[in-house]
Amino acid sequence: MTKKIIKLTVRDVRFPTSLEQHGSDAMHTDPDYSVAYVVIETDQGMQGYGLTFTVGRGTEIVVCAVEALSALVVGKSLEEIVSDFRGFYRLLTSDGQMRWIGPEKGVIQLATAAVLNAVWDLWARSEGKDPRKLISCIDFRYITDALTEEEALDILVKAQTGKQQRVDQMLKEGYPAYTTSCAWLGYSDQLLKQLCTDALNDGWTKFKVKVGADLKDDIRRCSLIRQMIGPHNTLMIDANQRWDVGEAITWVTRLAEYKPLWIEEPTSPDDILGHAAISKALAPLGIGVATGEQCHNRVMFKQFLQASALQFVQIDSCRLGSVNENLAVLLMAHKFKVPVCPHAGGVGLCELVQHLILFDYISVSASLDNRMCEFVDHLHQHFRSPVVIQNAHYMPPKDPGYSCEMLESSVQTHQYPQGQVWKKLQ
Ligand SMILES: C[C@H](O)[C@@H](O)[C@@H](O)[C@H](O)C(=O)O
Ligand SMILES: [Mg+2]
Repeated sequence: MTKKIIKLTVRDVRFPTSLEQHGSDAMHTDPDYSVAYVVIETDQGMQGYGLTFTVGRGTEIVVCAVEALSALVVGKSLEEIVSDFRGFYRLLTSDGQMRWIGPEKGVIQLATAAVLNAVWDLWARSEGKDPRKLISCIDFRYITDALTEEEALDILVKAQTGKQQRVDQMLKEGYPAYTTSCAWLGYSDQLLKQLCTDALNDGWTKFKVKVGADLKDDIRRCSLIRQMIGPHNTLMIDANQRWDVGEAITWVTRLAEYKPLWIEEPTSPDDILGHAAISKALAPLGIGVATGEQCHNRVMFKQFLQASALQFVQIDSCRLGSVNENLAVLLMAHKFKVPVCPHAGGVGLCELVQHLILFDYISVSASLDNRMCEFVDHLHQHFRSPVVIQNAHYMPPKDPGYSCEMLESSVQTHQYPQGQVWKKLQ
C-alpha cells in the first residue's frame, strides 16, 4: 500500500533562552532557540516530523519558505519520493522559480532541511536502506570533480566490513561527545566554574568555550577552564565568525598557550581562502580550524576540503539539505581524510545529528580518531525521544525515526507569538 502525503503543517516554535544567556556567543548575543517545526501526514494516518533550527526573529520567514515548498510535497507518495529521492531533492532545491531565492542556501535551504527531515523521519519508520539506495539519495551535481558516484558507493561497500562490531560497540559504549554547555559567552565566571565542576563530575572530558568578543576576557576564561579541566582534557574555542583573517591569526595565537584543539568559525563562513590561510598559520601551533554550522551546502564543503581550509568538518542536520546532502559531505570528508565532528545543540540538533554521526562511524569512516559530536544540555525535555547521554557518550536512539518529534504540549505553549510562554513575556 502506498503512503500518500496529504498534509503538511509548519509552526513557529520559540524558546526564550536569551533570558538566561544560554546559547550566547560573540555574534549571537541573545539567541532564543527556535524551530520551524514540520509535520507531514499520510492518507493512512502516519506522521513524519522534521524541523530546522533558528535563533528567534526570522523564524516566521522560514515558516513562509516551508509553506512555499509544501506544494511540491503534498500529493506525492512516500514510495514515489524515495524511489527517486535524488530527483525529489532536486525538485525542491532546483525549482525553476524558487531557486532564485537560493539556490541551495539561506532561508530556502533551511526550509528544505525542515521538509526533508520530516520525509526522512517518515521513511526511517518504515524500512532499511542499503548502500545503493543511500547513494541514490545524493545529488552529485557540482561535486563530481571531488567525489563520483562510483567512489561514494565504493566507500560504503568497503565499510560493510566490521560493521556489526561497530554497531555492537556503539550500543555498548555510545559515540564520544563534547559539551558546550559550560561556557556560553554571556555566562559569568562563577557560573562557568560551577557548570565545569558539574560536567567534570559527570565524566565530561572535552569542553568548548566561546571566544572572540574581548581578548582579555578570553584569556581569563580560557585560563580558568584550562586550570579546571587540567592539561589532558580537550579544549576547543569558538569565535562564531567574529574576526577578519589576520585578526583571527593574531587572536588565536594569543590563546595558543591554553592548547585548544580547534578554533571554530574564526571568520566569515563563506571565506574559503581565508580559512585556508588561518589553517596554514595555526598548524605549527597544533591548532586546527573547524567550521560548518553555517556552511550552506555541499559545494562549499567541497571547496573547503579541496583547499585544505578546515581540519574538522562540522556538518549540521538543519543547515544542509537534510540527510541527502549530509551524506554527500560525510563521503567527501572521508575521501579527503578529514574527521567529522557535527554541530549540535540548539533545539533538536542533538536529536537529529546523533543519527548522522552514528551512520558516519558505522557505515563510512569506521574511525573515532579526533572525532566527537557536540552536546548541549538544553531543551531535550520537549522531545518525545530525547537523546540519551551516558558517561559523555551519545547512546544510539532506540525508537524508530529521526527523533525530532516534539511534545505537542511543548509546541503549543512555545508557539510564537500566541503560546502561553510568549504571552506571559509580552
Ligand atoms: C547561537 C548558537 O548558540 C551558537 O553559538 C552555537 O550554535 C555554537 O556556535 C555551537 O557551536 O554550538
Ligand atoms: Mg559553533
